[in-house]
Amino acid sequence: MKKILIATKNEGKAREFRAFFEPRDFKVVTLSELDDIPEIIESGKTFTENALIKAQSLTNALQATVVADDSGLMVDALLGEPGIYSARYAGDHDDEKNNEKLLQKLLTVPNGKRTATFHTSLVVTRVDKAPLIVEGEVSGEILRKLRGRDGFGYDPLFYLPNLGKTFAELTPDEKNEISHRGQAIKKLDEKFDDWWIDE
Ligand SMILES: O=P(O)(O)OP(=O)(O)OP(=O)(O)OC[C@H]1O[C@@H](n2cnc3c(O)ncnc32)[C@H](O)[C@@H]1O
Ligand SMILES: [Mg+2]
Repeated sequence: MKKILIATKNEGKAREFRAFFEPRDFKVVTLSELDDIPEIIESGKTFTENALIKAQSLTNALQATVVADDSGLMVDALLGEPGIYSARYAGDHDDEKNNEKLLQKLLTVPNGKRTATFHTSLVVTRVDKAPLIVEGEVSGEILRKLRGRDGFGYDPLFYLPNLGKTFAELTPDEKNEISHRGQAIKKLDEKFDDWWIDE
């Protein structure tokens, strides 16, 4: 059977990728199920470089097909911060502290200038191929206080003017329909089958 390793321990992400690969007859494993994972240093300067580093180094070490993604939030008034540093913006991987820091940084930024973009770079690697790379983005605004209980990370601050809701006020399906990761997975859907069979 075909097999793919999802380069994450994040269960939410793993679920989305399972829903993509299992109907294509892949056995899906995640990093949580492996014992000896090589240490990966995400030393890239862009989301795509980091996703490539994650996927390709696991493919090289394990001779496996791997999918990795790297995502984050870019805030215009902060010149793209926190960007590739989104997970550890406030020092350690703590969503509450990250959101608090973002609110502080934007305290004096007026409504209308609080625009932001979520980005995902998604990379699939296989031993005998050049990587498949797709990206997805969604635009919104950063609120002045948290709203909603679903999602994770910056979701309670990320407001979609068209919907009148934050990402944390959407169901997982509603969020996937429009999110940066959802967009990237749609592009993967357009390209993956050809990439897989192409010699
Ligand atoms: O590298 P892995 O193990 O997959 O996990 P990660 O936490 O680094 O995951 P990402 O690179 O995808 O995302 C980095 C940070 O960006 C934020 N983020 C990414 N996608 C998000 C989303 O859909 N909603 C809210 N915040 C998100 C969140 O703070 C993440 O910790
Ligand atoms: Mg990351």
